[in-house]
Amino acid sequence: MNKITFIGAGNMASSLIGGLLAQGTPAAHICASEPSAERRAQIAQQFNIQTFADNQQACAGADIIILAVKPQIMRQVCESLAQQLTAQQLIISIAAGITTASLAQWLQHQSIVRCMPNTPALVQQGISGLFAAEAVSTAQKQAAEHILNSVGASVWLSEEQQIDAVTAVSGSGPAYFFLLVEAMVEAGVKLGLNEHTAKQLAQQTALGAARMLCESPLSAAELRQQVTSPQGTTEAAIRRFQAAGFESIVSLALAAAAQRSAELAQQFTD
Ligand SMILES: NC(=O)C1=CN([C@@H]2O[C@H](COP(=O)(O)OP(=O)(O)OC[C@H]3O[C@@H](n4cnc5c(N)ncnc54)[C@H](OP(=O)(O)O)[C@@H]3O)[C@@H](O)[C@H]2O)C=CC1
Ligand SMILES: O=C(O)[C@@H]1CCC=N1
Repeated sequence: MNKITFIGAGNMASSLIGGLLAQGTPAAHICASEPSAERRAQIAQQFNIQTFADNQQACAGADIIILAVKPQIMRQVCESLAQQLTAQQLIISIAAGITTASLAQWLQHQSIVRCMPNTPALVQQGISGLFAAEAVSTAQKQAAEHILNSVGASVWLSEEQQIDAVTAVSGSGPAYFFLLVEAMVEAGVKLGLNEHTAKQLAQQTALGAARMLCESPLSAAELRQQVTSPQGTTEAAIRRFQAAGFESIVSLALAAAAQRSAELAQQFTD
């Protein structure tokens, strides 16, 4: 079984580690490197995995190294690892906007999979877009896919640029749903519910709607129609959403996310 090292043990790495452990990967096969002593203690306690303050030490003996630091410090982290990587090690980067070409240059290494996961990995409901650099072997692709599939599902992309769209839809996507729930709770309170009740109603509605979307043969539009009685309450709400430009707001928001992903690539490319 592959030994997996996480470089950076923040929000997204924690979601992946939690998901991998829950799916049966032994804790002894996972370790993480993280500069903050407090965060290391928290991760060690939460997941019972070995932690390191030193990235190079953490990578020794790893089959797969998952780069889970912020895009802004990726270059520095990669350059400090470049000397010690061995040809067989697979690098998986989850950073938004950092291209495989930049990673290859900084790491002086060719076996790189770029991936865009999302935080529902923590509850095995993640979805990831994956793109493999040319040098990645079939076995390495399978290993990357196995890791991401163990915390949800994954799709391979034929063009690296498509990662910008994946980031806009699913990488950032959980935040859009959380924002909607926040707004629904707030609106429910304004309409006279207490916060606890409004939360319970909004959360369970999100869960129910998500399960119907995934389990029903009907499309999202058809499921929406089923809720929308002619001249009823849903129609009144949806008319308001659409009069305020709902579809156009969503489209503009996702375009902003995709553009930011592309900008990050520009910003961090020589
Ligand atoms: N959050 C998300 O939903 C998603 C995030 N991503 C990508 O994942 C990456 C991480 O994001 P996220 O988890 O949200 O960010 P976090 O800030 O939560 O995690 C990054 C972690 O890296 C640590 N770190 C800082 N410097 C180093 C270093 N030199 N060596 C090792 N670790 C270091 C940070 O420690 P400290 O805080 O002490 O600086 C922090 O714990 C980003 O590149 C992001 O684009 C991808 C998909 C989804
Ligand atoms: O907001 C971000 O930049 C990261 C990438 C996708 C989700 N979180």
